[in-house]
Amino acid sequence: TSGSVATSPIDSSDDAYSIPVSIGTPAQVLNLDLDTGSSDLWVFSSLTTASEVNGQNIYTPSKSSTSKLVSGATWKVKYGDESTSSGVVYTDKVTVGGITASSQAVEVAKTVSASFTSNSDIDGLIGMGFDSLNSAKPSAVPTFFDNIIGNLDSPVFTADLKHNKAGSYDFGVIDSSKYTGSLTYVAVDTDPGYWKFTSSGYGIGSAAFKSTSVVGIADTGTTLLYLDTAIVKAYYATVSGASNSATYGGWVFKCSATLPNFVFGVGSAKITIPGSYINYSPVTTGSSTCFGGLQDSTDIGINIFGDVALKAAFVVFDGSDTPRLGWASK
Ligand SMILES: O=C(CNCc1ccccc1)Nc1scc(-c2ccccc2)c1C(=O)NCc1ccccc1
Repeated sequence: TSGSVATSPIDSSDDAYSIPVSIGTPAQVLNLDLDTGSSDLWVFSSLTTASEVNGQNIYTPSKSSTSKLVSGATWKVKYGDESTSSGVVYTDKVTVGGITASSQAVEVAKTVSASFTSNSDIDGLIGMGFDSLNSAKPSAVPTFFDNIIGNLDSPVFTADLKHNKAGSYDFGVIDSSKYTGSLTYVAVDTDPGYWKFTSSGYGIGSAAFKSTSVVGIADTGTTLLYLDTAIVKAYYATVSGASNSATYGGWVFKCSATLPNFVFGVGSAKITIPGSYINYSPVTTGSSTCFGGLQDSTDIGINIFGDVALKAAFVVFDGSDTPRLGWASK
């Protein structure tokens, strides 16, 4: 089998991208954040503390004839922004892009932190990282990708994210009409469970490309691009008036600034991120100070090729016995 699901940015800053996911019988459709940087499928639910639900769609297991409680199983996730959620585990039928996992572990939230409550556009996450990152106890549960991979024509899913418009995630097929030129594949290190790869270097604007190994993760769930201090400083040195603001917790500049393109290497291929993608958004609504889409990864401890980078490319997440990432321009 193969399938495709449209994915749309949740707001004009492309803060996150959601997909419709059908859960249960009859289908309950929730808008989930497909997240290659984590491995829990968790949802707002009828079990979520009422005061922590604010406009999200919820999954009600008791209304599904195919739901089953996984006795004794619990889960708890915590992300880098200190956001958290936790709860219990059911299995149920889950369909994405026409592909069904008949007994998918659905992690039902009993509690979520404030940043999830305040984001009414996201009803939960569907993790597409490796199972080692899954938080369920006493034992990890497989991701949706892991459950369907054996039925896919090809053991892959692809990401075609776009700026301010709908893109798509495809499963089991590589649609060559979605990219230009050819795909360049790089090896993935699955420890500790991210889609971790080594970029071959970077270029800033029209300056010479710098060949250097940059280890990072391909993370659809992280909004921005986070790289080493030296690269980030070199980039903003070309933006007059840019500064690394303690107030705003990162690099900021005048919203009227013209930002150079940023190129990153994948093998011998080069992916160009338009400078406009790095003019991420005003620090507060209406401000003339803008927050950069390229930020420093020092405090994170890992480089993250988030949506700012991914939306400049067509990316193949190849889950074969030798996992790898394919990159192409588009
Ligand atoms: O956690 C992820 C992927 N999930 C992102 C996500 C989605 C919805 C809601 C919350 C988070 N990616 C990774 S790998 C490593 C980190 C990290 C980031 C900062 C400090 C320590 C670890 C993150 C992560 O938390 N990404 C989201 C994020 C939030 C704030 C700042 C940067 C990145």
